[in-house]
Amino acid sequence: MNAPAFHLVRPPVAVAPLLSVRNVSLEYRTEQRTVRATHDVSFDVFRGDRFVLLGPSGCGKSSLLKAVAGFIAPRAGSITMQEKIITKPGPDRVVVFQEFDQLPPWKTVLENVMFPLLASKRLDKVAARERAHHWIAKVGLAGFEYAHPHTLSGGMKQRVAIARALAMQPEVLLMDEPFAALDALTRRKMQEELSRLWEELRFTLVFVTHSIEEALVVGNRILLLSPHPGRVRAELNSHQFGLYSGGSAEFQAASSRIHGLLFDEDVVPVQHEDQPQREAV
Ligand SMILES: Nc1ncnc2c1ncn2[C@@H]1O[C@H](COP(=O)(O)OP(=O)(O)OP(=O)(O)O)[C@@H](O)[C@H]1O
Repeated sequence: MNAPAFHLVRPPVAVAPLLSVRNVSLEYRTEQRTVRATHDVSFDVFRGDRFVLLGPSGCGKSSLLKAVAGFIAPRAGSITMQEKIITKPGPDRVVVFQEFDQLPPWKTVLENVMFPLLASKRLDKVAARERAHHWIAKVGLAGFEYAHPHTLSGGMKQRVAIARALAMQPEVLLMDEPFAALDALTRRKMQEELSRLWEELRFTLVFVTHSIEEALVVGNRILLLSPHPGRVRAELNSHQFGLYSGGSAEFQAASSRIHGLLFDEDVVPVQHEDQPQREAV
């Protein structure tokens, strides 16, 4: 089989990134030891990107997402949104987690979606209710507004979490392995739903996964991270792949190339410059 096409692609020079991660090292400190989660990681996310952080378990993907969300501070480097340094969580960055228990169980679907709108004082009760109904319908849950989370399937709970996040109209939607706990069919369905929503709304997405296939299906750009502590292995353009590329020879070739880049010890980590070069897989 021929090697996959290899093109160098540069972002348009005039476009400023929405989110900029520069030389970020993340650490967890306890009394006994210090764990370095990522080392010197840099990347830019542009408006409308579906940017995927891909790497093996423990390489610091979730930690990077938490740092972008403002839950943890970098030990070194900086993270900026629209050129402002991120120092704490904010309504411009909303996270959807993998865990189904991210929804307070005592609240109905409607109350769950309304809650951050009210807590952040974005909307009054009437407007929040109206917006929540809109987003619940958008994710295909019309009719379940008054259901409680424990009566919903895993996929339905993730839809509620997505509706709750998108209702906030964040600048960036952050998703941490949101479909990893779902069965294969539901996972696929949710990838389709997410792609459908993105086609319609063109929001900016930062998506964490350790699945190469999911990265290719969901993302238009993929950052590959090395095993613990995570460093940038490569940055790839993957906009040519979508939901229905799965069985194609190009998809399989891209998938094995990424596998090689992730696990081949000989790969030299990418040196980031002000205007890094990116490859298409
Ligand atoms: N709260 C914490 N305290 C101490 N160490 C932590 C903490 N959270 C994560 N780590 C460590 O930081 C490293 C990166 O963890 P992180 O969860 O970010 O990786 P990941 O790539 O998201 O992994 P996975 O795919 O398994 O979720 C790991 O070595 C992990 O043990």
